[in-house]
Amino acid sequence: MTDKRPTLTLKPKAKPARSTTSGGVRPSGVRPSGASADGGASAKPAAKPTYRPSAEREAATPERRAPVTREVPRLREAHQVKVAPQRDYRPDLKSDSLALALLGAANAVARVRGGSALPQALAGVFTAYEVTPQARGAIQDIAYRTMRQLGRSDTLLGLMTSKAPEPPMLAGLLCAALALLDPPQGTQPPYEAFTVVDQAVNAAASHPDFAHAKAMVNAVLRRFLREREALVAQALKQPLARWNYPQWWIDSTRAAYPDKWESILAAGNVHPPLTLRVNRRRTDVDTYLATLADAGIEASRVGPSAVRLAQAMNVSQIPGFHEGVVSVQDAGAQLAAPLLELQDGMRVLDACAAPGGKSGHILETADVDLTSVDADPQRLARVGDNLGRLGLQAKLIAAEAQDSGWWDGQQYDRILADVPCTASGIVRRHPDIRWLRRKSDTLQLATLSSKILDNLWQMLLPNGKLLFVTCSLWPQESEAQAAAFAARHNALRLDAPGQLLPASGAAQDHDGLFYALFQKNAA
Ligand SMILES: C[S@@+](CC[C@H](N)C(=O)[O-])C[C@H]1O[C@@H](n2cnc3c(N)ncnc32)[C@H](O)[C@@H]1O
Repeated sequence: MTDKRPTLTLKPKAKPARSTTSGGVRPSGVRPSGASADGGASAKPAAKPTYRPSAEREAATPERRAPVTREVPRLREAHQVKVAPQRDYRPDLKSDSLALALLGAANAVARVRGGSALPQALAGVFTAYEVTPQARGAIQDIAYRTMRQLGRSDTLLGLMTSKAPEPPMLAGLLCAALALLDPPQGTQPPYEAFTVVDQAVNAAASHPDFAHAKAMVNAVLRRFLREREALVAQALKQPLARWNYPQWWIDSTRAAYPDKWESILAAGNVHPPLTLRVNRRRTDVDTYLATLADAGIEASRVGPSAVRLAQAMNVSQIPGFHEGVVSVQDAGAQLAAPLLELQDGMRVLDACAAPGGKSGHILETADVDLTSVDADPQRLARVGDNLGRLGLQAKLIAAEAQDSGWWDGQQYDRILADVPCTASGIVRRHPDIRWLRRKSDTLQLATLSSKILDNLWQMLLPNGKLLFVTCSLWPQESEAQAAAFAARHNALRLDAPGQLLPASGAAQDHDGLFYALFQKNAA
């Protein structure tokens, strides 16, 4: 249940004139006055000899400045010339070392700060570093941990350094190391503290862009270990550090859910479970739970077809995954197909279908004639792959659902509109989303989805049903959108769950989703 996110840039906000950094996001207002707390080891590179071109030297000499009338070449001072970061530099580090994993995570975090979604950022790092599967796992784990604590780590760095570390990979390395040293309350640190510090210093030393800062890395991390209690207490005064979300996100959640905003924000920081959907064409939940028990895999039922594994594992190790017995799908997302009340022979449209989680469930539920549309051809190819694994088929069309050019003019019995949205309900699975989104995205995406809904309505048969789904928590994208749509089209609103808030309990464990079901009046 992921959506295709527009490329949104997490650019640092305009910085005060004294700052020359192009590095990571520096939480505003977190530095106590006079705090330059890097233990004497600042992020400042060692002073370099300065070369100034002669024309500029002349122009800079006060007594000669007035008579100079020719245009002074616009050359920079040597110290202003920034060497392009060597982001894809493969350091000479052992492939199974924590240093390489930290550096890979730092690289991914820097890419996210540059606007990439984390999965794409990680794919870029894996390609650049040519790492082993084991190292991939470690890099991914550290990068996800870092994303979940980026606000807190950034705030701590703000308290311990005199300016934002640069380049962005150096800031990413410090945040990755802090995420390992400072795990969420109630969880165990994954590595010994001295190993993390040692390996972070090795990682810094291995990279030409910030080898000069290895002493600073050492000083900052050691200072954190020495003064942890006071630093954390100070940092937690900032909402950014307390909640690990941008301020606008905290404000929006609070405005929409004045009584529940804290638990909602906290739920988004929880490590998500691995939940499976059992393919009812192949087996049933009880039989599959027995198969898992035989294989020594602990699991429980969290929905009519949903099985939650106690421990995450690689899909290749999940019994029956490759044979199409189960698929990975959040329990909340598994509500879509049953709500459609499918019957054999129906014509069904899945209008925003990729990567095909709900298309697969629709085809597992009944023998329907399914058309799966998605605007992104690459993501649409994944629908084909996923249906292929399940041994099921649909007509795949790469097109925009707000257009009609692709439509054959024959109306559908059922339409699923799982529209693109801010994905604010699935942040526990995609902890990068909160750092990539901008407040203005909500309105932009709500505008697009209203166009999609309006266009799809003409494609629905009289008495047919349209299921509107988002993975958003914002009313603007969900309930307000549904109410406005019903009013515009005089659509009958049927029973549906409405806004599901994220839950991670023993019996209920699902993402935050919104469901509204509409029926078209008979002609
Ligand atoms: C929430 S995801 C869909 C998840 C999918 N239903 C599933 O269960 O696997 C939204 C999808 O909408 C697609 N999309 C974005 N803009 C679109 C548009 N204008 N028309 C059709 N699809 C669009 C995205 O590529 C993305 O795959």
